[in-house]
Amino acid sequence: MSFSLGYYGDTAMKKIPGGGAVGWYDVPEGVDVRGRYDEEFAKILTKDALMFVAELQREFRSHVKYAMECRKEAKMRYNSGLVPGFDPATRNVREGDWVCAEVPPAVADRRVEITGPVERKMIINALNSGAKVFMADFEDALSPTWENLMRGQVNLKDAVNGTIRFEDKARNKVYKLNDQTAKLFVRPRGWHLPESHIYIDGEPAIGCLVDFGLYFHHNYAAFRKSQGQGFGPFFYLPKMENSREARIWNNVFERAEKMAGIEKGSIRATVLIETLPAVFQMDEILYELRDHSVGLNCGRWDYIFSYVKTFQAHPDRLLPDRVLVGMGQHFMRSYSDLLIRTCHRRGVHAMGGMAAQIPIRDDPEANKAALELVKKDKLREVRAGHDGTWAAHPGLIPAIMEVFNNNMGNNPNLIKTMKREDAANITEEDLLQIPRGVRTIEGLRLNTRVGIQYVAAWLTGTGSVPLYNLMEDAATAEISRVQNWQWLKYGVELDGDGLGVRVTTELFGKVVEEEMSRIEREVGSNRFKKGMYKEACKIFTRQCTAPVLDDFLTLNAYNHIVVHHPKGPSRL
Ligand SMILES: CC(=O)SCCNC(=O)CCNC(=O)[C@H](O)C(C)(C)COP(=O)(O)OP(=O)(O)OC[C@H]1O[C@@H](n2cnc3c(N)ncnc32)[C@H](O)[C@@H]1OP(=O)(O)O
Ligand SMILES: O=CC(=O)O
Ligand SMILES: [Mg+2]
Repeated sequence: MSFSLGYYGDTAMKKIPGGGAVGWYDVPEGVDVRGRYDEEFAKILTKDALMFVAELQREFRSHVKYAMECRKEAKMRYNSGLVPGFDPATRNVREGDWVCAEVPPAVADRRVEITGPVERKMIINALNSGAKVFMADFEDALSPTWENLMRGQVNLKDAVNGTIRFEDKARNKVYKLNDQTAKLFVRPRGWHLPESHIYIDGEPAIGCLVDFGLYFHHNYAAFRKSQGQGFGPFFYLPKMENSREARIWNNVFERAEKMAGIEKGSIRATVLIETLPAVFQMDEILYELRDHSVGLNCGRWDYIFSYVKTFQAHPDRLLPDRVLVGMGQHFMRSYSDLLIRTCHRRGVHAMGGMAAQIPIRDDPEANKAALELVKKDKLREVRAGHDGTWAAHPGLIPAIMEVFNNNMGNNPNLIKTMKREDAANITEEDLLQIPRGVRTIEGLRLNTRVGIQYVAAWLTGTGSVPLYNLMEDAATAEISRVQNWQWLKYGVELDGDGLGVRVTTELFGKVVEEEMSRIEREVGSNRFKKGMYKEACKIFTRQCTAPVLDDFLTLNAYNHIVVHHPKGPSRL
């Protein structure tokens, strides 16, 4: 028998009669839990659950490593001047006449989906929000601290069991589930992120296998009974670049179904198309997951980030200011249209994406304008043929629901009615067309202000934040980072505001200094001192000026949020 040693944190320690300070996770051979011990976490990190995660890791680690090597190779190709495109080797898959498995009745209607981190109160609010689906997020909206991840698992287990409660003592308010709730989807992290609080055979666990494995192990039976009408659990899969990565997920699902003794095809997942290479692989991704698919989603923010990242070595493909890269740009519209056509041809949902606007409480005029922007975006989506879309905030749901209701009629979805055959003509050039617009010093300033504040929040355990009346999360912050990096790298001229200045290290240094002062003024010096703004500024500045672009902000900054017990912060 193996035990993994952890220490109780201060709060838990007080609860122990006699002041005992040490707790143990009962772990299987080869598994070492280095995160803090907590009695609640121990109910998630059971020996059986860890055994399942370890089995997944052992079976799939070499496939994941190979897939990550392939990403590096593709990056080298793009950096040498090539551009992504359709793969001639998989033409038969694109041209073939196959369809995915029937959509499960429980999730036929997904017209409005709310998303949010796996935080206790937000889970209850989201499930009660009136949306058809809630996507509980271990990814863009979550800072993957040990506490967030493990509490997230505890919260989801309580949610699936229907027992989740939250008491806001300050407001004397108790939160619990309504009779009617949204259907739960869970989004694990991407393939690239390690989970450094759990070691398996001497190396960090693969983050998404921890998220998936623990959630699946504890919830599949209850979920299928209470939520899935015999199907499920349901997932969203992020940030894939190639169908080989979807094949690994398909195999993970089959492995999980076998372990649970449930029918093949029970687990269903929607894949986010949110990297530029993946838009050329949509048929191939659906094909790999054809027994387990419930569609694709336009992850527009990561997609924009990926456009910059993919073309990091292409100075002829620079983006305009971030605020100008919307769904109206030709390459974005082409991506959404082709996604709809692909999904409907294969019999599954084509989900829209996230408008970044959120309700503005203290300014009715601005609030009205934000809501109009959301409605306009959703109207474009439903008219184009999207079967549903995302909402960042419960306050937006009635308006979004109305737009979809008014345009979908009585259909639960548009899969059979909006074939979008016209989109068959979309070409590689359409999908890669350079977005139009100007670059300005205000664009550089906003990227810097938003990037630093997002990293500061992320370092303190918050993965989605309201900034300047918009939702910001890891995907939107990535756009700010890579855009600054690219503008610096190529000494771009910012002439959109008539100033005609070049982006140099000196200019960027000055902008950082001035934006830090502005942040301090805006948040107040007390909060500024207590927060992690200075650390965030250092990290963000380093990332923007790095000679080689970091693949992911969150991967680069991850060691700052890893806390090993009892050994202290990890050096990774
Ligand atoms: C690019 C992508 O990947 S998009 C998907 C990932 N991103 C997300 O999921 C972001 C989700 N949204 C959010 O996190 C939040 O809405 C934020 C951070 C943008 C704004 O949060 P706040 O400023 O705290 O919102 P606000 O104060 O208006 O909240 C009002 C109430 O709504 C709740 N709420 C707000 N957003 C959500 C949500 N997405 N899900 C559930 N409840 C929510 C709050 O908990 C609060 O509840 P209460 O009144 O019971 O206390
Ligand atoms: O995950 C969604 C996105 O837009 O990124
Ligand atoms: Mg994303």
